Amino acid sequence: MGDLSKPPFLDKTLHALFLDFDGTLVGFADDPDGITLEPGTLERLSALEERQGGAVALISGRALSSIDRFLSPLAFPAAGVHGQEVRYTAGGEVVTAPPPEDLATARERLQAEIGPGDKLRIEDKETALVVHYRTAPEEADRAERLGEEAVAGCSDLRLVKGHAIVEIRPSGVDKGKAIAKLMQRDPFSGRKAVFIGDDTTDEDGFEWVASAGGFGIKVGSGETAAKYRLDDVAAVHRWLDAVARQ
Ligand SMILES: O=P(O)(O)OC[C@H]1O[C@H](O[C@H]2O[C@H](CO)[C@@H](O)[C@H](O)[C@H]2O)[C@H](O)[C@@H](O)[C@@H]1O
Repeated sequence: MGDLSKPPFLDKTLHALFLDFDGTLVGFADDPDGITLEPGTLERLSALEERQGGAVALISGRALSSIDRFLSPLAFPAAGVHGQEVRYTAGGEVVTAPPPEDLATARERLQAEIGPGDKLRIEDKETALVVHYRTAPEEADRAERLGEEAVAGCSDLRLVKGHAIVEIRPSGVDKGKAIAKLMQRDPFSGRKAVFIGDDTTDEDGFEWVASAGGFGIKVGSGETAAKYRLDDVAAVHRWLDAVARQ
């Protein structure tokens, strides 16, 4: 993992910080509701928000209602479900794009194959669907096959592989576009975007921030469009802590 260096500190007035959630700010758990925050997470995020003049946002594949449950009472500007949901201001209204019609078809197809007692589990985010296999890695190929069958003939849906999941989401959304939307608004506009993420779905974000003069920070190993790397969630928190205290 020594190929990319540790990121530099952020400038208070130059940079806007965008944070992925699972695998970046929190470690993985068998169940999306079962994650635990690192000690001091809320205080650290609050300090960063203040330091960066409010230019801190969450960019996640999760629904924002799920993130808010963990970070309450904080409610950052954020994009959820890869950009299908956007909250432009802290504590403000969440704007949700309607799901494509084909999502209902994909849902029916998955539900016909994955019933109660199945080792695979469906997470229904209303505007996207996830098949989880973290507790049954031997079912990974089946999860992928069922995902492919669910989106067959549905041109407005895209199948994406993540950490022990396959996800079905609208074709038009990705984390790069989500960051671009937030960057059009205060307090983000005019700053350079810095995005931290760990997963394949974060690569769109890394590419966008680089194209706009900012930089990406990849968490963990693997090929990436990010310029810098941090080893794991603990390293992310150490770095955020150092930035907040600087
Ligand atoms: O974009 P992110 O914030 O990284 O969200 C990506 C997906 O995160 C969640 O799944 C992941 O975390 C779960 C809890 O640790 C874990 O069980 C699963 O294996 C991981 O892939 C979430 O459930 C998904 O909806 C998000 O798309």
